[in-house]
Amino acid sequence: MSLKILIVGAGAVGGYFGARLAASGQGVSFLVRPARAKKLKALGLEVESPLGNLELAPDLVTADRLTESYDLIFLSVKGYGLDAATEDFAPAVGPDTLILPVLNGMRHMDRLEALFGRHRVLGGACRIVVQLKGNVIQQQTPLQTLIVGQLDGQVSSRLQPAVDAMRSAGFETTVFTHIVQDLWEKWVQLAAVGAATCLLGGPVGAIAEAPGGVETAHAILKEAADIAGAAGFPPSKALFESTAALLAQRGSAMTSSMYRDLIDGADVEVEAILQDLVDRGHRHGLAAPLLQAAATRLFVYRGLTLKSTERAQPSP
Ligand SMILES: NC(=O)C1=CN([C@@H]2O[C@H](COP(=O)(O)OP(=O)(O)OC[C@H]3O[C@@H](n4cnc5c(N)ncnc54)[C@H](OP(=O)(O)O)[C@@H]3O)[C@@H](O)[C@H]2O)C=CC1
Ligand SMILES: CC(C)(CO)C(=O)C(=O)O
Repeated sequence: MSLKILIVGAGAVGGYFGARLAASGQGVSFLVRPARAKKLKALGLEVESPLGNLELAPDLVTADRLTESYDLIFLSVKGYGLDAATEDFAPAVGPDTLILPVLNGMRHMDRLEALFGRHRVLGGACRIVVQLKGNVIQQQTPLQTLIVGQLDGQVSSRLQPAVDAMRSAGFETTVFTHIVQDLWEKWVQLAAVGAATCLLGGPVGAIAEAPGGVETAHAILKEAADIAGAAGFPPSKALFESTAALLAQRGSAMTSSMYRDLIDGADVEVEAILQDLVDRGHRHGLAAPLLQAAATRLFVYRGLTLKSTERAQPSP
């Protein structure tokens, strides 16, 4: 049985997962804003991937035309786009709709629960390396994993069709009964990789090879792990050690989506991925100077980028 799925955020992540779900026979529509609708209508959606390329003419819907409810809303906007997106997709939420967010960080979870109710919101995260270039999604490695779980820790029959759909599209999908702990673990890992790459200015391998690089990356990881612990969700020893090993890997080309956005001159999710973590640390009396330095570096970048964009505008 095919599910009626609405992808909200047809960028790199949403475009990728949505395209594969559509190709596997699910009923996928993409909620898009007018400029992107125009581009996708004219050029179609393309995926370039080590797992096989795809080209499709996506089913597009704009917010003003959204009237029916969907079985599943796959939410993949950037953290800074969340508030506008929730307003736009609200008409698609019916009594039985499930919302699967895969944004990095945790800030979006409280907001989604407050707006749509705990029973409709799943915990979710993805591990994938994708970037959007025009109408083309470039996948850089074969990694395409999802973790998902109900916030009440149950695995009800409502969840199964969504999980089946993900698996039949080829995604390695794991269902957890302690999804909040898993989301925190992913956050700790991503914040460490994101802060190290953005603050120190290169991929993991270049940092590992520079004098002081591994020590600094490990100190960043420890700050993130200590904050998670103070919040009640300490990362497992296995997650901590595997992340520490990953950060010490010479030759590694690993980056984070936030670092790739920085290199592309795009906006960065600094509030959701770094500043929120630092702020939660402060609430528990923990200082995190390296995470704060990485966040501040990104705020400075954003200020300069916006200022130069403003300068580039023709005067009225
Ligand atoms: N890229 C990656 O490799 C990974 C990313 N992530 C996380 O996934 C999330 C999404 O990232 P990513 O896909 O890279 O981001 P992108 O910027 O590529 O895509 C976000 C998309 O959301 C769309 N959007 C924003 N607001 C709305 C709205 N109101 N209605 C409809 N569409 C909207 C934007 O469309 P528009 O064109 O109109 O601006 C844009 O295309 C982030 O939280 C990121 O941290 C997690 C793992 C890996
Ligand atoms: C875990 C990782 C680094 C890859 O999926 C990620 O979430 C990101 O790049 O944002």
